[in-house]
Amino acid sequence: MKLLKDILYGVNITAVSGTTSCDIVSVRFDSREVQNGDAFVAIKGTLTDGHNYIDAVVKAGARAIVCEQLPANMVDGVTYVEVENGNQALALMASNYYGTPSKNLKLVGVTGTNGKTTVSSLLYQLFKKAGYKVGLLSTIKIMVDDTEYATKHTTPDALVINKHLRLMNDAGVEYCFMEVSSHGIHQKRTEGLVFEGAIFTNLSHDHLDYHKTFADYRDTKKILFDQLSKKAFALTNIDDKNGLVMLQNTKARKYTYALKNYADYRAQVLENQFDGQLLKINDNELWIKLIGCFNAYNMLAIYASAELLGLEKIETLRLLSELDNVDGRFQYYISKNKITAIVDYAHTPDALKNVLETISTLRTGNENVITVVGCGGDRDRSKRPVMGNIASEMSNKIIFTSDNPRTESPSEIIAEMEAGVEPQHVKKILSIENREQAIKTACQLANDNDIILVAGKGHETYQETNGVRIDFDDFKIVKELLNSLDK
Ligand SMILES: CC(=O)N[C@H]1[C@@H](OP(=O)(O)OP(=O)(O)OC[C@H]2O[C@@H](n3ccc(=O)[nH]c3=O)[C@H](O)[C@@H]2O)O[C@H](CO)[C@@H](O)[C@@H]1O[C@H](C)C(=O)N[C@@H](C)C(=O)N[C@H](CCC(=O)O)C(=O)O
Ligand SMILES: Nc1ncnc2c1ncn2[C@@H]1O[C@H](COP(=O)(O)OP(=O)(O)OP(=O)(O)O)[C@@H](O)[C@H]1O
Ligand SMILES: N[C@H](CCC[C@H](N)C(=O)O)C(=O)O
Ligand SMILES: [Mg+2]
Repeated sequence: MKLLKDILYGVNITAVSGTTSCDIVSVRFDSREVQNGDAFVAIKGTLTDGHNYIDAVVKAGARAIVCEQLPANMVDGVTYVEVENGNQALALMASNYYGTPSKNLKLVGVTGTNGKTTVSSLLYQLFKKAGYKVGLLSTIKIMVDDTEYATKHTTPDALVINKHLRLMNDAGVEYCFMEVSSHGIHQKRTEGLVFEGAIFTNLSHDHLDYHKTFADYRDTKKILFDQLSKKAFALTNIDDKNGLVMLQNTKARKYTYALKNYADYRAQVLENQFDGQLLKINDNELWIKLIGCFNAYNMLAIYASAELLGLEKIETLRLLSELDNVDGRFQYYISKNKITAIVDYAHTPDALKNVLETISTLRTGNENVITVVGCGGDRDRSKRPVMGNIASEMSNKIIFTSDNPRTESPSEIIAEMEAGVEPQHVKKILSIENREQAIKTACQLANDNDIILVAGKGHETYQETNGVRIDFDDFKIVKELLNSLDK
């Protein structure tokens, strides 16, 4: 039980009906979860409006209603609080309810189109290896030191975030690394969190279904930096043309990293092989297990953050070379006949291009690159032809297939990818809706030494169609198929 007025601390309140000196059991924003004594926050969403459910939650026993407009029919004994913004109120209430847990640890947010999971997961690994208790909020999982929790979002809702930060406090966690998605920022899921630092990886084409314009997408990411305190650090990649934009209005201490431009933290790729690469970071050479130029950026961001968080330099360099790749990111298997199958979470044009470029630098002879790729349904449609174009330009054979179709028609998604293929590449294309069948065909087509890239789903262990998820694991499937086909 918590006092409503304490939970509302910091919220922009515009009107109140009833008393805020009442006890609240839990804070909820979904009417279907409300129980006796709860506070319900009405949120205007993308599909429906939480205000439509106020009567229902009052019947279910809600003690307080937090909303953007007081309803006409208010019930005695229920407190109604009108606020400026429901999303913001929810985030501050969640933080207050759980005792502002972000203040009790060093929280670092990672934002950008690609690389958030990689950077935050590797920072988690690094600080664990350095002997600390660490937390992680990522696309793949939530970690409260060694305890794993499942997650549905890259940046979960404010109640889930603060609940897990609280668990981290209870477990004595000192550092927490979290992915901050643009949806998360826009829906104010991270509002009220106290960040020790923020990292910007890069910005490229994604989520234009939600943000409509690239400028809006960029400016949303920037809010993470705008909200930092002057004690915090703001670390940005200035090889990205939007890197400096992130620093424009921040009060935080500003730091830059780059491979091409002059920056506070610099790296150079000296050697690139299948099992790793040799990097030079601020005059120190080190071998890392992750490959690809994009991972040189990720490693540099990790090195810089570790230094800014006070880790000793030499120790950090030693530990960086021990870090293992993250599940579903350039995860590879080499078959009996030396066919290399790579599973990668590239689901944006830039990621797909980077992965295919990395593969091309690793080719030693005239082995073929066979790419199996699809695009998710109910997500940015405009990236489909672009990804279709990149796959067809940079591979010898391409099989378009389904990713997570969600509520869209798989054949229509594939047709939108095919529309991006230039006429001279059309003969390299096959389209097979069934993803397992598509992967099987790639395995059948592969000759000794060929490379198969299965892109888009990485670590995901399901495929979602019309709200139903079936078990599906690209890595497991491609490995089993290569073995069963005796390849
Ligand atoms: C488009 C989007 O981001 N939607 C998120 C949003 O839901 P919404 O705005 O659509 O909510 P809504 O369905 O319109 O409902 C409005 C309100 O009414 C409430 N409601 C609704 C029905 C009802 O019967 N009773 C009721 O009270 C809802 O709980 C909600 O508070 O708020 C919900 C609660 O936080 C999220 O679960 C939901 O994520 C959906 C499922 C989703 O797929 N989101 C993806 C796109 C996303 O957020 N992805 C990013 C990663 C992007 C990246 O990789 O960069 C992420 O951080 O995961
Ligand atoms: N720094 C980077 N720059 C460009 N591409 C990258 C970078 N790091 C990773 N990638 C590519 O992007 C894919 C996704 O990487 P990762 O999961 O780390 O990104 P993310 O930002 O967490 O994505 P999401 O938005 O889905 O959470 C990887 O599989 C790889 O292909
Ligand atoms: N976080 C990304 C994940 C995309 C992964 C891809 N497999 C898909 O389902 O579209 C998104 O929600 O857009
Ligand atoms: Mg991620």
